Amino acid sequence: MCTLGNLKMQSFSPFSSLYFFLLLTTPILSGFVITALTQDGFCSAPSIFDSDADSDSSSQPLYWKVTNPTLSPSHLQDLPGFTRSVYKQDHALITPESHVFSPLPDWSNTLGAYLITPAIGSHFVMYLAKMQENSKSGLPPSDVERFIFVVQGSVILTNVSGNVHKLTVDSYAYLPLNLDHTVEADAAATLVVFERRYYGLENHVTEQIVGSTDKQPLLETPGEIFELRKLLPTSLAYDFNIHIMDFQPGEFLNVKEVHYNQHGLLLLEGQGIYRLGDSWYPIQAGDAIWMAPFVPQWYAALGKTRSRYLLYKDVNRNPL
Ligand SMILES: NC(=O)N[C@H](N)C(=O)O
Ligand SMILES: [Mn+2]
Repeated sequence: MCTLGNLKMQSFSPFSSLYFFLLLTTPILSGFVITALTQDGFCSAPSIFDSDADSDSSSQPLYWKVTNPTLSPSHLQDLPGFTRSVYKQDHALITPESHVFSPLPDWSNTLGAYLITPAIGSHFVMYLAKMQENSKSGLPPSDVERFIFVVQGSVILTNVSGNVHKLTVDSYAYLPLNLDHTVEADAAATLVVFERRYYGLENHVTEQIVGSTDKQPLLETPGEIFELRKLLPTSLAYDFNIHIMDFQPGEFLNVKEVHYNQHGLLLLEGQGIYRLGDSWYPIQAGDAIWMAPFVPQWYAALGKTRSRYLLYKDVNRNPL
């Protein structure tokens, strides 16, 4: 039996005239009916009017929407063939319903989804690593540097000198090329990983870095209103940086950027509109974006909560 206010409807057949009257006469009322029916627990159609979606966010762990996106396939009733993902010559949007996980080469008990690879035109890879119970990382190929950022769970990082660090959500590590290390998890954990062949400069060397976003200072952003943190040193030794950019709802990039640098982006929190070239995309936490050099790019944060994204950017090298 489904309950609608004081109205109790026994054997609520979809062919009953009351049902048709309510459902077809006013779209608003029909939304209300569907909500009431699904909340009663008897009718099983998933509600697309889920007002709880954001209201209980405060009780959830940090970045939980990356692994539990609002518009998951179940919210879209798993529409056959539906995806927001887009693949174009100078950008790509890769949304969670198109992630394809398979065992990561050299890692144990870990599934990976490569979201950006050189096949798309990038000089770096960006992937999600879903570590399971008793899992362990493999090493990147020789001369490749690695950056890991924890979006769910926790991992233990150990390097060749025996230094051990526990990395929890919002923590990260940079591992210089050819540095022997392991990342281990004894329970489920999700990492976003960036790797690229290091572009060395004479007399400059990088070092292992371990940190957490909330310990990084806010940096000046002249002409912009978003909040910016950089997770790596800005010194010449580092050939890329990872930016954490925060926008309150309604805030947007002032510069309609076009630049030589490449980007790999993961939206950690919030919702908004990303402009890439001549296309405008609604995006939400969990979405990943590839931006080729010179693709026009712009973001406006919408929704009710802060937008935060993590952004790979190659820096400090002459593009020639
Ligand atoms: N798309 C971006 O957010 N780009 C950055 N503002 C950047 O290039 O630093
Ligand atoms: Mn940019």
